Amino acid sequence: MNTPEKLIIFDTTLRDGEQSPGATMGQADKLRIAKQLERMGVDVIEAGFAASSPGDFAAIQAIAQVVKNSTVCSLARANLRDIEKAGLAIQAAPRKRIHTFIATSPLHMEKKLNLQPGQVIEAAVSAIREAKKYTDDIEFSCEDASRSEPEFLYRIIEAAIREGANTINIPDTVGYAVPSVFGEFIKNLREHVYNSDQAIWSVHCHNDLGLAVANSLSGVHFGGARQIECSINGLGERAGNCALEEVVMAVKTRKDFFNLGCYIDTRQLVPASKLVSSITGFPIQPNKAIVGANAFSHASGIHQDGVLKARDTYEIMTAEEVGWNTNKLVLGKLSGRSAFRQRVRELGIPTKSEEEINEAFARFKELADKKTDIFDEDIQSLFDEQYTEQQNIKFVSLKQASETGKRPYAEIVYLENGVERHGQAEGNGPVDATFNAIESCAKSGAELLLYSVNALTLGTQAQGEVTVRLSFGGRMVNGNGADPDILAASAKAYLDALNKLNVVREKKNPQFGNDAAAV
Ligand SMILES: CC(=O)SCCNC(=O)CCNC(=O)[C@H](O)C(C)(C)COP(=O)(O)OP(=O)(O)OC[C@H]1O[C@@H](n2cnc3c(N)ncnc32)[C@H](O)[C@@H]1OP(=O)(O)O
Ligand SMILES: CC(C)C(=O)C(=O)O
Repeated sequence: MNTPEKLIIFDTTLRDGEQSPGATMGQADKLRIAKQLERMGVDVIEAGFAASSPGDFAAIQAIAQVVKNSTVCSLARANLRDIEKAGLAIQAAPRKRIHTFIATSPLHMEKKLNLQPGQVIEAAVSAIREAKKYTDDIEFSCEDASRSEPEFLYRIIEAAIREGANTINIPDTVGYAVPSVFGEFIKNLREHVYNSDQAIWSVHCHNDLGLAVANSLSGVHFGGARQIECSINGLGERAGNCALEEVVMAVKTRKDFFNLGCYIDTRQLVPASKLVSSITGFPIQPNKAIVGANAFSHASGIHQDGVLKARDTYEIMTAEEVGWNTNKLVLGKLSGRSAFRQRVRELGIPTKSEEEINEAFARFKELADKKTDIFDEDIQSLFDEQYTEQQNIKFVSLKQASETGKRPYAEIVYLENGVERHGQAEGNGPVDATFNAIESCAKSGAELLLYSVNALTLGTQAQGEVTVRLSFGGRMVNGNGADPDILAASAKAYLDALNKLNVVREKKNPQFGNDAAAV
């Protein structure tokens, strides 16, 4: 394999990305994104369109002042005012580019610009001449190139290169191209433009048909383009642009095919995606390639089993290399025993036999049929339920007294292995008194970690459900209790948790501390 040629990554999140309806960004936001793009190693940052507003001019200026390693670029129409604004905005940047453009398709020239083809060439040439007063790095784009006549493109591109443009960008402005034709289109242009080797060729594809990434890669691989214009999360006008994270990972993962040098720090992709999403308020769809929450999650048993045996059975790249902490095995109705067993191990749930796992797995499948999200607590409680089957502590009754100015008092009766136990105590609140009453005879030594109440039904007659989390000897369990009387529900939940802990009969700690919070 020969030495890879460099692929230039030109990011337009801050310019075309901002053309997404609803994605307006302020100067501080743009600066944060620009710094992240620089950290990631993006070659060119298109920071905005200087002539579009004083705010965008100032944002480009601010970016030009801080970004040192990436080229800072401003877009400009092919007119002198836009070029001057762009030139002034990027002035402070150590590496600066002006990107000027004009439409070249018959439709745009006639209906939008109301210009003859010759006038369009003149406008392009004089814009480039003007731009050279500010920088030597000049990009020229033929807007709507994929719907332009090749013969006209040869003429205007030759003139642009002659005038000093050193990057020639071929946009598929309306996302009309199809990959094999687009690659051929670029190749044909490069073959017919006599001075084509004096410029780097670039592609800028829109995603109206969902083909932006495919078209860009075809332009590179078959057409010989060496710059891709793209944006984080594929943000851009209408359906967006080519997604930076996708092309970068395609070129990296399929280096065997593309054989191109791309020097992006890919571990910054997910942080960049999250940053842009949070600033614009555009959520990332879970199944989005590379940066979607599900991109490295496996939900089905056969895949999970494969990944546990060897990650590359179902992963063509790693979660870590694009900036996720790790891949994920998501437990649900399609999961198998391998993933279930693995999660049980990770949760540190002590299991005595394969049979115990199998029983819990059967319960898990039943639960997963009813519930979409299975949390770690659900897995934990599958095993708790197995303990509950051997329940030996049962609630009988609770008497409780509360009066303003007096400490609440509770009396509890419960059965322990069929033997009636009585306990009484005061507490800082009625719930505290109830728990103290239980502990006055249970003496479990367990620590109360959580107490929460939910109304299961509406209105003042609501059934209350209480959850209590206790820990003892490194184990943690949740106990649940339901009753229209919230204090009885609390007592039931506490006793349920003691059952699961299975520590009562051992009476490990006769010095019961007052753990229950005052409620
Ligand atoms: C394909 C792309 O994504 S191109 C980039 C698109 N981005 C933007 O348009 C965002 C920023 N734009 C703006 O803020 C405004 O449109 C401005 C400041 C540039 C211009 O605003 P206005 O002067 O009010 O013009 P308006 O937007 O209504 O129309 C665009 C004008 O530019 C002309 N024009 C369009 N493209 C070009 C070009 N590449 N070179 C020269 N003139 C152009 C149009 O023919 C039209 O001229 P007309 O008013 O004489 O008919
Ligand atoms: C200005 C050009 C590059 C553009 O955004 C497009 O044609 O889509």
